[in-house]
Amino acid sequence: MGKVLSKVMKKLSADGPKRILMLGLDNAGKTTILYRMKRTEDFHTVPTIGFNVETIAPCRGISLTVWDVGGQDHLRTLWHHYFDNVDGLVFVIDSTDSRRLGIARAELEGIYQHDAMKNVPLIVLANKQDADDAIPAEQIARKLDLIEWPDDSYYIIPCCALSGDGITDAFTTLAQMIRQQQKSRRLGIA
Ligand SMILES: Nc1nc2c(ncn2[C@@H]2O[C@H](COP(=O)(O)OP(=O)(O)OP(=O)(O)O)[C@@H](O)[C@H]2O)c(=O)[nH]1
Ligand SMILES: [Mg+2]
Repeated sequence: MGKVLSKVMKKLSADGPKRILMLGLDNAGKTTILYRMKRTEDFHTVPTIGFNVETIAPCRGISLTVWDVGGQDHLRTLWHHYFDNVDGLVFVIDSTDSRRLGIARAELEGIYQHDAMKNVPLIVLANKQDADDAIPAEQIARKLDLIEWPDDSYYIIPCCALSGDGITDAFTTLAQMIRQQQKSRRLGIA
């Protein structure tokens, strides 16, 4: 496993940073995740108007340029401007926001209707798992209809942006998915 991972890392760093898009409804925790990954001390987020972009290294040898785009209702219509040349998508869910899971599902489905986003590897982050009323990740997967998606096209990962639990693993997993897809493409099997 260690050997495989180190090979993956070498190849990823050789190709330069991968372009990652991070989307999700407003208040899901996207910007908190971004700055937690940057290990920024004492940051306070405000609702994002436009985007934040940072290059992160979830572990040695992996470099990802992450675009965090504002998720408010009127800003979601602008998401498609970010869809070109995306290597991987992180879709963030506020696990305490049961009322808007249906809207999140529709937005996620809408993203994959765009040709440029078809087949882009997906990580769904079930964020805010520290909250008492957080919905477990498996239940979120069902509500998002992820059960209908091909098994190897996504992972859903529970996390807490405040503590950082689950986040590094999520970006590392996404990097591996991207590498695997690129390898399959080179071999002509994807
Ligand atoms: N309890 C808890 N609160 C969190 C967590 N992650 C983020 N938050 C809080 O959720 C609120 C919104 O976080 P943001 O990171 O600004 O959300 P966003 O997805 O970037 O929102 P937009 O920029 O409007 O799209 C903030 O008050 C965060 O402190 C978490 O894991 N647990
Ligand atoms: Mg934000």
